[in-house]
Amino acid sequence: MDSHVVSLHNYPACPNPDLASGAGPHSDVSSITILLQDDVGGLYVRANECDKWIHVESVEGALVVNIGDSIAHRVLVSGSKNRVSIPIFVTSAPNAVIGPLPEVLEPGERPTYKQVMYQDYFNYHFSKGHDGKHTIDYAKM
Ligand SMILES: O=C(O)CCC(=O)C(=O)O
Ligand SMILES: [Fe+2]
Repeated sequence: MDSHVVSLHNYPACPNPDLASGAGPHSDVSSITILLQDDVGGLYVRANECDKWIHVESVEGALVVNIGDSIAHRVLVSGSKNRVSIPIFVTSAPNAVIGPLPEVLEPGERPTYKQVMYQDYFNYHFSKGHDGKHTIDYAKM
């Protein structure tokens, strides 16, 4: 059984935006994230571990969809405007066991990741702060 978590983010304008961080680099621990952002902008995504951050332009009426932990993202605050975003995180149930599907392994192949309880994975993510795409390391064999 899945769970859904709705967050309401308010990023106040900051007179020194270069000294502030809205949300540090991270990837989500949800199966899917569906995000509504206002027209202020400030959400950036980064492909793999490359250095280039790409601004996700706000498009009126459009939703941003993240699949699993596929993309690192961050939020920079504006020097003059408040920003509001509303992500909906579709997650596993807290007591669900997540891990690699045995069906996708070749005969004799060892999985890279172990089975973990979703609640433990979630708690690990929020215990360490935003550090890019490293939550998955928790499940490494
Ligand atoms: O505010 C945003 O646009 C993104 C928020 C976010 O990345 C998160 O809550 O995980
Ligand atoms: Fe996120």
